[in-house]
Amino acid sequence: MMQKRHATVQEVGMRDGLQSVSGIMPTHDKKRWIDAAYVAGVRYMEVASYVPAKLLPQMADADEVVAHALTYGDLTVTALVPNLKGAEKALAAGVHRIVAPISVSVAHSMANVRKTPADMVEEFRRIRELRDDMDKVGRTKLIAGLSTVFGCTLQGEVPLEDVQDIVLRVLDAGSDIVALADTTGHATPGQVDRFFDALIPQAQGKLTIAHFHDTRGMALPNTMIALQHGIHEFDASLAGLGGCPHAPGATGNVATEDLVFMLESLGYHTGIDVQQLLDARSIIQQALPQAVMYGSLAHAGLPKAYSKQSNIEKAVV
Ligand SMILES: CC(C)(COP(=O)([O-])OP(=O)([O-])OC[C@H]1O[C@@H](n2cnc3c(N)ncnc32)[C@H](O)[C@@H]1OP(=O)([O-])[O-])[C@@H](O)C(=O)NCCC(=O)NCCSC(=O)C[C@@](C)(O)CC(=O)[O-]
Repeated sequence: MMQKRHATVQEVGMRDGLQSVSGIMPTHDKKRWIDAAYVAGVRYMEVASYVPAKLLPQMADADEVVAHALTYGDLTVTALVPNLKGAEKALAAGVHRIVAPISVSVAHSMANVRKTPADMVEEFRRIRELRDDMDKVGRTKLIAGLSTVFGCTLQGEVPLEDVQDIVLRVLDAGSDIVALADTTGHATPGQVDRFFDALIPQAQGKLTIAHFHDTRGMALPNTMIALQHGIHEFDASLAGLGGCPHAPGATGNVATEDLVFMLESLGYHTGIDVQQLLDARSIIQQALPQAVMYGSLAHAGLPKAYSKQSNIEKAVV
C-alpha cells in the first residue's frame, strides 16, 4: 500500500474564529476547546492575538489561553500580533510562532492595522529584530500572514504584481514562513492556480501555508489547487467561524471538519479524527449560542461507511 502523504491543519478558531463573533467566549471554554481539538489530534493551533483589549475584548485573556496551550508539549502554538508591542508580549509568553497580518490591499491595511502595507512590512522587520534579540536560538518562527491576496471588499481587485512585491519585501525583512490568506473569500481555483504559479518560484521555499475563507463556497476547491502546488499546511476554523472584523463581507473560514474530511479522502494523513471535531462543536454552541456555525459535514452527517473505512485505512498505513 502506498505511504500516505501528510497535511497539516492549523485550527485558528480560537483566534480568527472568535474575533468577529458577538459575545465573549469565557477563558474556561477556550481552554476546553483547545483540549478537545488536541484530543481530536490537532497539533497546530493559533489560539490568541495580542491586540489592545479595548479594540478586541475577546482576546484580553491571550496570556492565559497561550499558557494553557503551551502545557501540551507537542502542540505548536501560534499567536497573531499586529505590532511590536504585541510581539513583545507573544515572545514573553513563549509562543512557537508569531503571525503578523500584512495586507496587500492598502485600504484593508489602513482599516486593520492603521498602517500602509509598506509600513507594516517595516514593523514586521522590527518584530524580526526583536525576535532575534529575545530569542537567541530562533525557536519562535515568524509568519508573514499576507491578507487580501486574492481581492478586497474595500479596494476591489488586488493585482498579482502587488502580491509579488509584498512577498519579496517580507522575505527581505526576514520572514521564516509566508502564508497567503483569502481574507474576504474572493479567490477562485483558476486564480489560486495562477497566483501560486507566479509566487512559489519567487518565495524561496517559504510559501507553505494557505488560509482560505468559504464565503463563496470555494475554500475546498482552492485547497485542492494549493495542494497541487505543494502547499501542505492549511488554516481552518471549527464550525467555519471567523472573518476579519475590519474586512466588510468577510465570513467564515473553511470549517476544520470539512477540510480534514476532504484531505483524508484524498489520501492525506492529518492525524485528526473528524468525529471528535464534530463533537467539539458543542463547546462553541454552549458557550456562544448566538454564533452562526457553518460546515457541510455537520449538517449532512458523516457517511455511514465512513468510520469503518477510515479505521481500516488507519490500520494499514
Ligand atoms: C495595530 C493597532 C494596535 C494600531 O492601533 P492604534 O490605535 O494606532 O495603536 P497605538 O499604537 O496608537 O496604541 C493605542 C493604545 O493601544 C495600546 N496598544 C497598542 N498595541 C497594543 C498591543 N499589541 N497590545 C496591547 N495594547 C496595545 C497602546 O499602548 C495604546 O494604549 P493607551 O496609551 O491608549 O492606553 C490596531 O489597529 C490593531 O490592534 N489592529 C489589529 C486588529 C485585528 O486584530 N484585526 C484582525 C486580525 S487580521 C485578520 O483577521 C486577517 C487574518 C490574519 O486572519 C487572515 C485573513 O486575512 O483572513
